[in-house]
Amino acid sequence: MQQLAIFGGTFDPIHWGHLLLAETALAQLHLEQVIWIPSKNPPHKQATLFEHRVTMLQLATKNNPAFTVSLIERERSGTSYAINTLIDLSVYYPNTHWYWIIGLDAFQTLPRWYRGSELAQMCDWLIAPRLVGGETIAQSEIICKQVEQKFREKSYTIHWQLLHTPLVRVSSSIMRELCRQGHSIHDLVPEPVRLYIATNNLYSNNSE
Ligand SMILES: Nc1ncnc2c1ncn2[C@@H]1O[C@H](COP(=O)(O)OP(=O)(O)OP(=O)(O)O)[C@@H](O)[C@H]1O
Ligand SMILES: O=C(O)c1ccc[n+]([C@@H]2O[C@H](COP(=O)([O-])O)[C@@H](O)[C@H]2O)c1
Repeated sequence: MQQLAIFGGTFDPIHWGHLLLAETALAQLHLEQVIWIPSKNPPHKQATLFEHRVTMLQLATKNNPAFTVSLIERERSGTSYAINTLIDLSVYYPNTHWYWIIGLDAFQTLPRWYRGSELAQMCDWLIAPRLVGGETIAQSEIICKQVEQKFREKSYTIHWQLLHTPLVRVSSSIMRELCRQGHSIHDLVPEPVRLYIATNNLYSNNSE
């Protein structure tokens, strides 16, 4: 059985933090591939045009043969729910043990996702520590256990482990804000992504 990870996100834009998570997951779990899933219509966020986000993902991941960008959410209309993505992907990748790469902030919201309890059991969760309220990496584990407990109270068992990454204080919102203020994001995103943002005038005060 092959071992694959899904890495879903808005990626608006992709940054080095995302790439570090995916590289760590590949190495830590000895995965065959990480499948990056840009969310087309995220249930909880406004996002830049899907095609821009996809192109930036493709530019950032093209040098790693273990990375695939899947456009599976482009095929579906309406809100992009994660459970539908995993169900659809399972058709293309049968006989697979699935992992899902996720930051601690997003993992905390999993109990509220559409059919979250069902989805939570369909894959193993690879959680990247992230500051959600000033806590340390050690406290990340406690937060994960609290999420696990919420599922246990509803008689659902979930499997998770922390990714061995340091706390990385970058986010797409920081990138967008830096661009809006006219600051450089050099070193915070891969160079082709920085150039794409500049060429297409994304995230500036004048962009749409
Ligand atoms: N620096 C980081 N450390 C840990 N996890 C991260 C980090 N950046 C993103 N993630 C995780 O990657 C996934 C996709 O994130 P997303 O594309 O929304 O980026 P983001 O930086 O969180 O965006 P935004 O700032 O717009 O909310 C989520 O599970 C998120 O928690
Ligand atoms: O399916 C849901 O209800 C749901 C609700 C919130 C987030 N998600 C998924 O969580 C992943 C990370 O989301 P984000 O906002 O951090 O880009 C992405 O794959 C989303 O599809 C999914």
